[in-house]
Amino acid sequence: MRIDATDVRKTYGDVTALDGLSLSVPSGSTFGIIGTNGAGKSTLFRLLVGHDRPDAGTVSVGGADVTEDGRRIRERVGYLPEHIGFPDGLTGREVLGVHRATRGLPKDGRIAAAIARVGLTADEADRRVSGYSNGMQRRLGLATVLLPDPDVLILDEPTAGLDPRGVDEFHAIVEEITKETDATVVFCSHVLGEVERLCDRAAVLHDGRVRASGPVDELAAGASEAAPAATDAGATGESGRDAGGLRAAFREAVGDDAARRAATDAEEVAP
Ligand SMILES: Nc1ncnc2c1ncn2[C@@H]1O[C@H](COP(=O)(O)OP(=O)(O)OP(=O)(O)O)[C@@H](O)[C@H]1O
Repeated sequence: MRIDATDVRKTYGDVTALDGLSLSVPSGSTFGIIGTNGAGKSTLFRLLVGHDRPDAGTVSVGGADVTEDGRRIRERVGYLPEHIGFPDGLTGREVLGVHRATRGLPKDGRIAAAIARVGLTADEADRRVSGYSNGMQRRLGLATVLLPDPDVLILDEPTAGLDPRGVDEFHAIVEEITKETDATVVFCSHVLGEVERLCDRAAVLHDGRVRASGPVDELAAGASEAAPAATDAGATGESGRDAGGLRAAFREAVGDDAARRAATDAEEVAP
């Protein structure tokens, strides 16, 4: 399912979260949205699943307007918010059971399949979620959104707060999903390396607008050609490792200071 946002504007009181944002995500792509804190990523995701409405502009998923067809779209879209809570008294498997029942999904082995897909062991699935680590909670969250076999996965900073091993393991799960299904996957991140690893396309979001968008290779190559000095400084400067041309595209789009802050974020979670 493709996703289109056109001239989207969203304000909260005096704060303009999205300021004429336009974006197209082709069906079946793995699309990374990179942005600094407050760029508007979570706001955009809430609009994409109809949890909030734009003040102006349109958002469509699979050609259907989200503000008119929200309920039907949400049946086909798996949305993993940045912060997800589970009832403490339940086991992981029971949480999935509640989600299955609430969504009216059949008892056809999909819970066991989702548990296996996200790499939770049977023993872990039968433990109470109150004892889950952050990484296990993320896996369980992903399992809940996989239950209906969604056509679109929207993941809001899915690796934030995970340790390097947890990040790697989560990446491997997403890679497997993108290889084995036709799902369109959209996720946002501060970390350029994970967008380079997982995505075929990306957009740089800054101050509520898309500053650059396209295939990851082209974004990286275009910026390297246009700004060789930025590439040199950005690729190896703050992080001491070559993060590739996407960092140059990001610097070009958001400016040095914002890019430096994002590089620092990346340091915290990079292996
Ligand atoms: N419910 C809300 N009420 C008021 N302001 C909000 C609300 N939601 C978002 N904002 C503001 O809108 C702007 C965009 O926020 P948003 O959470 O979408 O950014 P983000 O890119 O997801 O940031 P982060 O990386 O920190 O999660 C920020 O200035 C934020 O403070």
